[in-house]
Amino acid sequence: MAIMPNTPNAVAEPMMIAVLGAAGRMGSTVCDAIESAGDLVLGPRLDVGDDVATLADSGAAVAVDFTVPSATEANVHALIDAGLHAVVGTTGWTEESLGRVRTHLADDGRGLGVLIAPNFALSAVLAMRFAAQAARYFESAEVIELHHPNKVDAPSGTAVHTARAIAAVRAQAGLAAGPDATETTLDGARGAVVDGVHVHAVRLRGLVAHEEVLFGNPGEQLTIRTDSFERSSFMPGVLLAVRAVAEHPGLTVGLDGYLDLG
Ligand SMILES: NC(=O)C1=CN([C@@H]2O[C@H](COP(=O)(O)OP(=O)(O)OC[C@H]3O[C@@H](n4cnc5c(N)ncnc54)[C@H](OP(=O)(O)O)[C@@H]3O)[C@@H](O)[C@H]2O)C=CC1
Ligand SMILES: O=C(O)C1=N[C@H](C(=O)O)C[C@H](O)C1
Repeated sequence: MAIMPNTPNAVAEPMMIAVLGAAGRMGSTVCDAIESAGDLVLGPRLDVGDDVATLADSGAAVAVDFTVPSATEANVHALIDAGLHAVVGTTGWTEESLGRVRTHLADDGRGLGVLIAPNFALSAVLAMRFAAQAARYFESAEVIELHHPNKVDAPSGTAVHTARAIAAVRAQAGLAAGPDATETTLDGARGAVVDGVHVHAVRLRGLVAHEEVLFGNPGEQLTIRTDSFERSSFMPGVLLAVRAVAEHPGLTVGLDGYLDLG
């Protein structure tokens, strides 16, 4: 029996997904995850030197970008021009570069969706949410991120996102800067300062992706920790985003924007 489209027996076409940075650690894991998903089909795999504009006629509806901070913004603009929704895990985004993507999507007017998420692991998404919830209640807050030594950026995108969220909550609550009597210091000893929050980066063989958020008050501390021991931890979030991005026109920052976390 022939199965006609738009009849109760119609079988949905699997959605084709392109991958940018497909030969990388994350890109190759994403390709495997897409190939294992029954409702998705792996489309073009792009890497350095490949032209994103070719995706316009490829049949791909969504592209996933796990490339490098220096390339990801140009990739996203090219994907919008090519008419694809984008799911982006690459780090290095600033308020300015996010603003340019927002403007491009609005000017484009086709209702495309772009998700830029610093971390797709559920434990990390929850850690960021819990850190933001805790931030108003503590005098001190610092972030330590710990990663594999092949990572090219520091501090991690997750740590920057966490610190910015903590800082925003502290500012809203009218909290002063955390207590710190340091007068003399070696360069870098107190870490990077993101919106007033100190962020420390560890690079160590054997690690994958980890973060601790430390909060302190007189006589008490709270530690929130997330550990990704394998890149498979990011895949449920990436696949959820790939399936949902077309339903979220415009720019969304953070996977929590697609989740019902209350
Ligand atoms: N959001 C999340 O949950 C996660 C985010 N990340 C982030 O994802 C990014 C990639 O991480 P990872 O996979 O470990 O890095 P890799 O270096 O393993 O992979 C990056 C890949 O992108 C390629 N590449 C570089 N420039 C371009 C370009 N212009 N167009 C297409 N491909 C390009 C690289 O090629 P070549 O090697 O030849 O330069 C490489 O194959 C990082 O920013 C990382 O922080 C990582 C894990 C989780
Ligand atoms: O490079 C990585 O590995 C990771 N990058 C992201 C980041 O910088 O936050 C996400 C995760 O920490 C792994």
